[in-house]
Amino acid sequence: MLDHCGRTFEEIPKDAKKKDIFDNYLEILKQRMKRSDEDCGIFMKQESVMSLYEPTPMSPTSTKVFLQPTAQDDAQHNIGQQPTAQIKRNASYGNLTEETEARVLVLYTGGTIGMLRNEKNALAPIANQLVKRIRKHPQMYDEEYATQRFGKASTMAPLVLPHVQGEHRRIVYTVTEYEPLLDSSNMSFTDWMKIAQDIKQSYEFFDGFVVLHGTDTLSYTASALSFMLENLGKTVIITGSQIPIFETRTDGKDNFMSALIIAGNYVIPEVCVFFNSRLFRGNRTIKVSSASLDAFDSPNVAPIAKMGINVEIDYRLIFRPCTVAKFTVHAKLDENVGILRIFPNILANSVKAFLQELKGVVLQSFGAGNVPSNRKDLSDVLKDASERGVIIVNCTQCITGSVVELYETGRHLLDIGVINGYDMTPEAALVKLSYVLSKDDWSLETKKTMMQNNLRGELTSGKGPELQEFDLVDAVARSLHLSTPKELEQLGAVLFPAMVNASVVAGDINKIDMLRTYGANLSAVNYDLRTALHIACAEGNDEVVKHLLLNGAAVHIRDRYDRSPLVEAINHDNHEIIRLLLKCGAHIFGSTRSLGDSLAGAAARGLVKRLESYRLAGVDLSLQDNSGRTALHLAALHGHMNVIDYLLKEEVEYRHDMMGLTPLDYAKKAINNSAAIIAKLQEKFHTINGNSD
Ligand SMILES: NC(=O)C[C@H](N)C(=O)O
Repeated sequence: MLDHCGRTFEEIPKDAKKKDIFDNYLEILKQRMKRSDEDCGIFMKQESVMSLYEPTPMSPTSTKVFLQPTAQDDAQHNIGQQPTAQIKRNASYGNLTEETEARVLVLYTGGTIGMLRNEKNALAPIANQLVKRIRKHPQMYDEEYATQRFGKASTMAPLVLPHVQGEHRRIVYTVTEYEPLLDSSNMSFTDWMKIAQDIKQSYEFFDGFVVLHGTDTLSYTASALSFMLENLGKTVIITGSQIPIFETRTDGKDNFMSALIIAGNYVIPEVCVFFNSRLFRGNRTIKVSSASLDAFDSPNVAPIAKMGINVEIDYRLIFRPCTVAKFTVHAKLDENVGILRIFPNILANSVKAFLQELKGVVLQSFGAGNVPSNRKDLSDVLKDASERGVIIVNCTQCITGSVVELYETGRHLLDIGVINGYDMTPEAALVKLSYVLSKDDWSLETKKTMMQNNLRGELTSGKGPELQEFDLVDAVARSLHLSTPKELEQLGAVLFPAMVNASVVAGDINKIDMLRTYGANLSAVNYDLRTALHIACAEGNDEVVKHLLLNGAAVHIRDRYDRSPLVEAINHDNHEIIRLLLKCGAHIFGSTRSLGDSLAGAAARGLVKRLESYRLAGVDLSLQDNSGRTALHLAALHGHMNVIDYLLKEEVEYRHDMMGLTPLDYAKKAINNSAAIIAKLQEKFHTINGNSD
C-alpha cells in the first residue's frame, strides 16, 4: 500500500522533514492497521485514503495540521514514479478549490443502519459493504466531483456528498469501519473508549464527526462520549436507523445524510444524536420505541435543530464549553456502577446485595424522587452504603420531569446521604457516575458535587440565568410592524450579530453581556459568516477575546473566505491572542501551498512580525509557495536583512525552488543585490550548493 507520493509506510519517516509529526501520524495509521482486516478491509483502505492528505511539517512547538495535497507537495517529495491516479488528481486540483469543502470523519461501529439480511433473513452487520455500496448511490456520492478531486482509479478515495442546496460547504467524508462491526447491544465501555480515542487522533484533520451506531444502546454511548470528550469544540453526531440504509423504506439514508450535512456545516460543540429529522443533545436522549422511525426523544430539553425544508438551529440551546482549554479525551471510566429501579415492596436484602460491590448507583425513584419513607430496613441499607462512600444518585422513573424536594418521601433521602440527580436520564446518570468516579484526583466530596453540577448540559438543577429574551427584538419589531415568530427570528438573526460586533469593536464587555442576556448567541455569524470572535481577533483586544471564549464562543467557525479567528489573529499580528486561541484548541487549516504563498508574501514585504505570527500558530516557516520558493528566497530577493536574520535564527530549511534556485541564487540575481546578504547566506549555507555556486 502506497501513499500519495508512492511511498510505503516504512519509507515515509525517512524523507519526513519534521519527524515528530510524521511519527505521530504514522502511529495512528499503524495502530489502525493492526486492528483491521489484513486483506484490505475497508478500514485499511480508508487509512490509505488519509495518507492522500498530508500533515504539514510544523514547527516543533506546534500542533499538527491536516492539509490538502498539492501538485507542489508531490513534486517536492517525488521519489520516482507516481501513480497515474495521483497525476490526474493533481492536474484537475486547480479547478476544484473554488468550492469550499468540509471534511467529516465517519466512524462506522455497526448497528442496523449498515446491516444486510443473511440467508435466514436475519439482520446482521457485514464487513466491507457500506462504502462499496454508498459509491453506487448518487444521492450519497457525487462520483464526478470525487473523480475530479481524488482521481479515477482511486476506489479508496474519500466520499463526496452531492451539492446540498442552501449549504455553504461541499461535504467530503471518510468512513472508518470498525472491526468487528457490532450490534450495539454487544458494545461495552471499551468500544466507547475506541470511539473517543479515534475522535481524538483525527480531531484536527476533520471539521466534524459522525458516528454510525446501533440504536439499542446509542443513548448510553452518546452520554458517555459527552463526558469523555472534554472541551469539545467541534460537532460530533451519533446516528443510526431502524431500517438498513440500503433497503427501500430506510430511515438510515436521511439520518446519515442529515448528520453529515450538520457536522460539516455547523459548529455545534456537543455530542449530539440525530434521528428522524431532529438533532438532540446526546446525553438528554432515550430510546423510546423499538419499532417507530421516531425512535429517540429528549424529554426534558427541546431539540437543538430540526431538519425541514431548511435546517433550523436553536443556537440558544447549544451547551458550550466556557473554558480556555484544549480539547482532550478522558479515556477512563469506572465500571463499578449500576442502576437500581425501586418498586413497591422491594426487599431490603436485594438492595443490600446490589449495593455491595458498587461505588456508584443510580436510584430510580417514584415520581418526583420518592422512595418509601416508612421502610426503616430500606433506609438503613441506603444509609450504610452512603456512609461506606457509595455515591447514590436519585433519578426519577418518569420520562419527563425532575427530582424535586417536594414530598417527605423524597426529602428523607437527603438525610440518608442520597444526592439529587435532577432531570438526568438514567443513561446519562449512569455514565456520568462512571466518569466522575474515574477522576482519581477528585475527592469523594468533589465527585458528589460534580454529580449535581451541570457538566455537559445533562441536567437542569435550578434556575439558570434570566434570559430577557427578545425584549429588544420585540421593541424593534413593533416599530417595524413585524409580528410573526418567523419575522422576529429573522430580525434577531440580523440585529444581534450587528450589535454584538459593535460592542466588540468598542471593547464594551458589559454591553456584550447585556446582549447575551437578551438572547444573543455569541457564536452567531453575520452575512459574511463572521463571528464576534473573528472581529475581536482582528481588533486585537485580548480582554474581549478572553471574555468571548469564556462565554463559549466557537473557535473553529470559518467565514465566507475560509478564515478562522486564528487566521484573523495572524493577519493582525496579535500574538497574545494567537496564544490564547491555541490554548482553546484552535489550529491552522489549509493547504501547504497557500500557507507557503502567505509566508513568501510576508517575507517579500519584510514583515518579520507576520512570520512570527505564523510560527506561533504552528506553521513551518520552510513551507514553499506555488513555485517552490520559501520565505528565505523572497527575503533574499527583496534584500530584507531583518527577515533573513529572523529566518536563520528559526533555522529554516534551505530549499531549491522549481527552477532549482536557492535563496543564495536569488540574493545574487537581485538587481539591487546586497553583498551583506550574499555573504550571510554563503556563510550559513556554504556546504549546500546553489545553482551558481
Ligand atoms: N436499530 C438498531 O440499530 C438496533 C440494533 N439491534 C442495534 O442496536 O445495533
